[in-house]
Amino acid sequence: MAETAPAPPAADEGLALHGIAVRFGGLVALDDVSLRVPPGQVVGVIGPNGAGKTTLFNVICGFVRPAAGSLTLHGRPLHPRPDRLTRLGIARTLQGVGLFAGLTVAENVMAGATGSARAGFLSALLGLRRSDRDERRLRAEALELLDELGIADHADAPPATLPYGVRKRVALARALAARPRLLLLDEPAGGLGVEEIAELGELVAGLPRRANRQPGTGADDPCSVLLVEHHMDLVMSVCDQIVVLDFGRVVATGTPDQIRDDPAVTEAYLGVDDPSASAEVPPSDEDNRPSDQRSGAAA
Ligand SMILES: Nc1ncnc2c1ncn2[C@@H]1O[C@H](COP(=O)(O)OP(=O)(O)OP(=O)(O)O)[C@@H](O)[C@H]1O
Repeated sequence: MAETAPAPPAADEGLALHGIAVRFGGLVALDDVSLRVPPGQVVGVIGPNGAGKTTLFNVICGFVRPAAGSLTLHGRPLHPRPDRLTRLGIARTLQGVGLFAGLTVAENVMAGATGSARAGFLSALLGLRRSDRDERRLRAEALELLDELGIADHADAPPATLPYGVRKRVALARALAARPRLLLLDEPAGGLGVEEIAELGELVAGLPRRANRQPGTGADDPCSVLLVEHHMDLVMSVCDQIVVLDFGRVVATGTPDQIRDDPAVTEAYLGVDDPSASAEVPPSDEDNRPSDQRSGAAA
């Protein structure tokens, strides 16, 4: 019997930004930025240094309030606050790793899931049975996640004793422990070697398809991913859609193939209209990006 194709997501499903503007004093960091992250897709945000990527990420996390524009999540107005993201089904990893130094790897991952624990702070404080049950469940789930990410051997280690690449995976496991419907990744490839970036690419590309069982409903919701990243090869290989920012404005949106061929993207990265003139554009001393990232959009 032929399989029925899954219904396409409704137009308002997922995260959407509508005409977002952010100013820092007289500086316009984001100007009329609109984009969508549909369920089950990986959407990348790229752009040269100072383009507004981190500001965009901070708007979605609620660290920065836009001067104009609005956000919606599944068609409803979204007024994000960093401490309420988990409740909205949103998880994030930040630049760097940001793990709790006093906790083991497994405990760090469990901390990411505490929003789904049924027992509250009081019952945990009083050592009640339900809290023990929650604790055992959270630990089992944390170990499963660590296993999925290939780092189960490190479950009882303090994060500080581990290589940077492993710590980044722990941070990803902690974000996934919240069973997000939307995962925000801020420069996950930063500080990783070529091989680690390739492995990360496989992980990120698989995120929308992994089982993401929601507590209560038991339904497997697809997880969408917003990836803010400098590393062009990673973005090109894992994203369904890419949004290119330059000077706070969206200069291109499309599939990796469309972005690769878009002259506006070449211009944003190289500051020239004609890619053939790129060899004459000297890299700036202040631009510390590796050369593959400066020219990657045109590659
Ligand atoms: N808190 C702030 N106060 C003042 N200006 C800011 C602030 N945060 C960012 N900016 C400015 O806003 C612009 C966009 O910065 P943003 O960090 O979002 O860019 P980016 O694309 O993430 O850059 P990078 O790739 O270098 O991290 C830049 O000109 C930056 O100097």
